[in-house]
Order: sequence, then C-alpha cells, then structure tokens
Amino acid sequence: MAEITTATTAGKKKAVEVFDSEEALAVSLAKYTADLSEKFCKERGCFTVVLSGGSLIESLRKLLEPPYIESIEWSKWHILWVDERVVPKDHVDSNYKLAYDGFLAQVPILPGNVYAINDALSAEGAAEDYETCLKHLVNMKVIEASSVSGFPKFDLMLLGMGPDGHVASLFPGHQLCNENEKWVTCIKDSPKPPPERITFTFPVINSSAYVALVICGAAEAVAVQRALGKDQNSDVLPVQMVSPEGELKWFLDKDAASKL
Ligand SMILES: O=C1O[C@H](COP(=O)(O)O)[C@@H](O)[C@H](O)[C@H]1O
Repeated sequence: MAEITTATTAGKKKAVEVFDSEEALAVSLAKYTADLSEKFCKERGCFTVVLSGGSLIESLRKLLEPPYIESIEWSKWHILWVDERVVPKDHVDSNYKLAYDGFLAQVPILPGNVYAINDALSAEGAAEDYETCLKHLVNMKVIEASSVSGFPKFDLMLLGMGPDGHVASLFPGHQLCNENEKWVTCIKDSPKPPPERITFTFPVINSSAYVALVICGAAEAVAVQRALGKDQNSDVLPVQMVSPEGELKWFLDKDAASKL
C-alpha cells in the first residue's frame, strides 16, 4: 500500500509517495507517465520527456506492457537526456545506450524524436551542441519556453538520485550546481565515473512542468532523509535544489524511505 504526502509551499506542489516494493513503484510510475502523455499530447500535440541514466530506466519497464504499449501516442513523444556521459553511444557507460537497450528499442518512438548527444565532440562541444539542439526545439515549439524563467520548460523530467544526493550530473558541493545562465554545461571531474559528462543546469531542471524523482534502494536512504526528513545539516544536496515551476513528485520504495 502506498503512503502519500502532499504539500504546497510558495505555490509549488510537492508529493511524496512511498511504495512497498520497486514493482509497485514501477506500476505507479507507468500510470503517472501515461496520464501526463495523454494530457500533453491532447494540449500541445506532443510530449517532451527527459530521461536520466541509472536505475530509472528499469523502473520504466511497465510502459512496455499492456495497456500502455498500445494506448500511448508514442509518435508524439520527444526524448532528451538530463545528463549524458561523454562516451560513444555504444559504450557501456552511455545513458543513451542504457535507455535504448532497456526502453527505446521496444517502443515506436520516431528515431528523429530521440535527441542523443553528439558523441564525436569534446565535453564542451557536446554541451554547446546540445544547448543549440534545445534552442532549435524551443524555436520549433516542440519544447515550450517558460514564461517565468525563459528557460526551456519540459513536460516531464524523470530524475534519479545517487546515494550522495546528486541528480543529473550535478554533484554535492560542485560549482556547476550554481550555474544560472547556461542551459547545458559540462563536467570534467565527475566524482562518479566516467569523469566527463554533460548535464542540464538547475534553471532548466526547475523550469519543468512536472518532475518525478524516482529513488529505490537502501543506499539512497540517508540522502532521502536529508532531503525530506528533519535535517540539521546546512550543506544543501543537489536533490534538495530540485524545485520545479510545476509539480514535483517523489517516487520512493520503502528501502529508500526507510530513514524517514
Ligand atoms: O551517473 C548518474 O547517476 C544518477 C543516479 O543513478 P542511479 O543508478 O543511482 O539511479 C543518474 O540519475 C544520472 O542520470 C547518471 O548519469
């Protein structure tokens, strides 16, 4: 049985849902994503979905089954990545490869609507190139622009979190957490390998219409406690900086929520 807490602070909606198992979480995440797909396809004629790497992809598996595999308007989906490792697309560390093998290869999303980074470029070049790609999609009105921030406003951003509280490739204490002009930037000293990555910045993450933070496992429990429990620590974790214009929903399994 899932336990749900909702709150509205400063006009922002936040919900936290704790599931008995990762399986139950995956079922709920599929319905949540399918409902948003229906809403945005109806309202905008398309649905922009931003993926993370890591364990998130496995948690999307229920979308590959009935009823969603038949009912979702896959041809209206546009897929981007909140972060990517600067490695070839067929490399074991590639977030594109992870998503392709585990999800994209099994759904009829149009290949032209899948925006992978250019893996022939340096980290700086790939970040600039991806930002140019986002600007083009905003001009084409595939991605909305936020009337509040001017940054791109994605329909749904699906974020994971590492045990250290990092989201995307924004790591605790790293100066990139404070980047407030660029849309996409690069990191060359990632504490988690591989060291070179590109990542959306917080202004882009926080301009989203919907953000789902999908977190499973006991290894994440301390960071979840710091973010959602009564925390005395004054250092702010990246996950605590996620505060979208629209709605934020935490999907936690009971192990990740075990210290709450
Ligand atoms: O390196 C990364 O890690 C995070 C968290 O991954 P997880 O396996 O602990 O869920 C992921 O969200 C990010 O996209 C990835 O590049």
